[in-house]
Amino acid sequence: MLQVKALSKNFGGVQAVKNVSLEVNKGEIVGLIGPNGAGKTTLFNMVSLFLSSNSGEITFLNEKIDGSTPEAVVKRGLLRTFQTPVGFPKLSLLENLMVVPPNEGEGIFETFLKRKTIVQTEQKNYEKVCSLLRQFNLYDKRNELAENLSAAELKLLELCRQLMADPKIMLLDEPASGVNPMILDKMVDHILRLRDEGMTFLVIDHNLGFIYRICDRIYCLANGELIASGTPEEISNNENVKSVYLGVS
Ligand SMILES: Nc1ncnc2c1ncn2[C@@H]1O[C@H](COP(=O)(O)OP(=O)(O)OP(=O)(O)O)[C@@H](O)[C@H]1O
Repeated sequence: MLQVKALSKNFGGVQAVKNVSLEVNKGEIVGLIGPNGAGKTTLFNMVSLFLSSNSGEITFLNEKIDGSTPEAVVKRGLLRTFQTPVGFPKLSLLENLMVVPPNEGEGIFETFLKRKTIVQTEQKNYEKVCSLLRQFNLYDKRNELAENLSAAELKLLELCRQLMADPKIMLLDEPASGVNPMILDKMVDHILRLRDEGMTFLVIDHNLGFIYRICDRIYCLANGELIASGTPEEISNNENVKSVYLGVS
């Protein structure tokens, strides 16, 4: 579904990502781990086209996407979350999810002509919002302002926001950070449930226990380079990973 071939990025003298290749197949949960400064976020930023690469190729659903725009890849179904969830703190959870993408906005004239369709679409969106809030146990807080949510609940709201756009692949940037162990169990359940329903994931996280629980395969970066890839068992026993990531040799 997603192929990254020989991707590189420099920031001045810093080579943040060096010749990295990886792939994510449909229905997989793939982890991306590595110590601070390894290049994980830079790689995510390039794959989601928030950042251009210096060289390499990104293919999504059999089409080259490097050189495209973040909006275009979102439309094709590649969605990402951020380490710090974005959204609208002064809006309720319902409002946060009901926000219509700007490129679907209607002019006054069209609105008048198409009002029946618009009302139907709004109703469909509302039902989808409620269903997502229920799935993620946030329905009781639907009228709360987003700013009153805990860090973990904000992560769940962020997942709901991405799901509103019907993604085909979700890139999750540190979904477990700031999440207490009880909610982490729920996060694991949600991700595994979504995968069972057909979703594909590429996930960055520093919490290796979490990564090992959810991932089918894992890539490990260090100093911008890919140093290992394999199943959770292979990665947890890999000497290179132990020495660079865990500081154990
Ligand atoms: N905009 C930037 N300008 C200059 N250097 C940058 C920029 N973004 C990242 N870097 C550098 O690129 C390298 C990789 O950073 P990156 O944030 O991708 O690592 P990371 O693996 O995501 O780290 P962390 O786990 O701490 O989030 C680091 O040396 C970082 O300082």
